[in-house]
Amino acid sequence: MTPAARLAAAIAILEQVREGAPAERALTNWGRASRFAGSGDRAAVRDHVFDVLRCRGSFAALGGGESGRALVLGLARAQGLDIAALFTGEGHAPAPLSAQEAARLAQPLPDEGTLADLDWPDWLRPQLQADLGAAYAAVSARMRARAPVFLRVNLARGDRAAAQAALALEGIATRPDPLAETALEVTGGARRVQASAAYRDGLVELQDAASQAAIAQVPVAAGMRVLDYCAGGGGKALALAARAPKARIEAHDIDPGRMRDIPVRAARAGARISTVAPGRLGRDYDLVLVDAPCSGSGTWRRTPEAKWRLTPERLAELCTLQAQILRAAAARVAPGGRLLYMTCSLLDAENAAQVEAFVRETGWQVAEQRRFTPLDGGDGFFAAQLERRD
Ligand SMILES: C[S@@+](CC[C@H](N)C(=O)[O-])C[C@H]1O[C@@H](n2cnc3c(N)ncnc32)[C@H](O)[C@@H]1O
Repeated sequence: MTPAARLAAAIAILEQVREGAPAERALTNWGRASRFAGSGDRAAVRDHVFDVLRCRGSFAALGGGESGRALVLGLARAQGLDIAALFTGEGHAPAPLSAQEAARLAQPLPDEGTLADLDWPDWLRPQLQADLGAAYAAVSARMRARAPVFLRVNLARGDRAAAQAALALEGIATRPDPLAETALEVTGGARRVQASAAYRDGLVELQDAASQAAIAQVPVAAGMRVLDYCAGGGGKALALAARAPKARIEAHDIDPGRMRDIPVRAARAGARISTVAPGRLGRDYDLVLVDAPCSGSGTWRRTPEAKWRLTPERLAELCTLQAQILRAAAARVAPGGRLLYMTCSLLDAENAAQVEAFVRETGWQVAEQRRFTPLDGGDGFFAAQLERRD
């Protein structure tokens, strides 16, 4: 496919998204109907679609509307592409510019700060400005770009240098990331990771660097009873198990179906994690981890549709749920034990404010608390360690 045909494909897919189709499904439908497209074409079209969704507000302003065509014109403008050479109408290229489009595109570009502001939902912008303070402008700019791909080296299987060497043999380039001693940033060949021997053999797992950094601070040790209360696919439980292979780790989730991959992932990593059905939880755990359901605002570079789907009502519901889960999980912590509260959110309402309310109510103490933003290199993330003192 020519570069122009890839843009035309992105326009058609974004039209489906505008009509309500999830982007992944629209991309799959297009892929099925486009057998001629090679893997490079598919990757490029996918990148166009996700670049647009990440910057939907600013690209709409640059391109003159919310249609697939206007958004892709916004993308082309933001990326400094030669629009006249691409929008020719020849072959599979998008149609040439109308006079109205040409006039709009001739207007001066707004400054970067104005554009970055537009890429937050209007209702959420004031909250983010207040919560991020001096970091707001830089975080907003960073959130418009693709997120790096990070791997966690499973220290139970090998060290970071061994993982880099094994990955390099399969054409996957990495560099150590300063956020955590287990973290590697993939700088080339990211699409090969899941087929690589290093991944299949449990030497590396996909995990954001901020999550790794947060888990690195957790005081977990052999023999401890640990509960991952919101285990989902087990990413955090696996990272804990790699740090303390002899800890007794139990994974729990209100939706047990979400834990279905944990046995396979644990076997790959050589980790021991048992899963517990809701209602079968024990008491007096030394550590209880709550990786709470949240807005996911710290990960919106990876899941940009979620940014535009979140509503004030849904955020309020999530905050209520987080407070309930914190209290239910706290009841499982042994005297002198710790509760770890984590979210992948940038919002204080889901983070520090939850912790403050909990501490005020229970008399527990905050042993450690850290917020990560994309300026630290990984996703937005929050982790607090709460100590039961009675
Ligand atoms: C952020 S995800 C967990 C991700 C996971 N820890 C990981 O690292 O891969 C939150 C999880 O909380 C679960 N959840 C939601 N409400 C819950 C509740 N009341 N009790 C326990 N788990 C709950 C969801 O099913 C979801 O799997």
